[in-house]
Amino acid sequence: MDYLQELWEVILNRVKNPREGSYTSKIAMKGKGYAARKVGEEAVEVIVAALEEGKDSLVYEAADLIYHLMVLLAISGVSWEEVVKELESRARHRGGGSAGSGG
Ligand SMILES: N=c1c2ncn([C@@H]3O[C@H](COP(=O)(O)OP(=O)(O)OP(=O)(O)O)[C@@H](O)[C@H]3O)c2ncn1[C@@H]1O[C@H](COP(=O)(O)O)[C@@H](O)[C@H]1O
Repeated sequence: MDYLQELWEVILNRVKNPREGSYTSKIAMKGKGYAARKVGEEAVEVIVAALEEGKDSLVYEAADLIYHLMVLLAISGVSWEEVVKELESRARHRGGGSAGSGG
């Protein structure tokens, strides 16, 4: 299992079975509006890191964004698998393989 799938399962579990001391459970208890705002904040931090800070900062902020996006998906009843399937279906419709030209 890849790490993103593993992380998704932990996040889903923390949302469904709130646990004391869990940051994920804390966000879930604050609700979807709060989780959505966190995604917005983290997205802005990714933009600032990409445009004004170094690579290390971009890696750090990108990880925060992916985590918070997963939390919002879990709270919204959308699964990580559905998002991955959507991406895979786009690749199929474009006739591309899993390795693009990049860019
Ligand atoms: N990957 C993450 C992860 N990435 C980022 N964060 C948290 O996201 C927050 C982002 O920082 P901010 O400064 O924006 O937020 P903050 O000021 O701490 O919090 P707010 O009061 O603004 O909500 C930090 O508190 C980080 O600890 C994460 N918290 C948890 N995980 C993983 O999620 C899983 C479940 O963790 P728990 O829910 O804590 O059990 C575990 O595998 C963790 O490693």
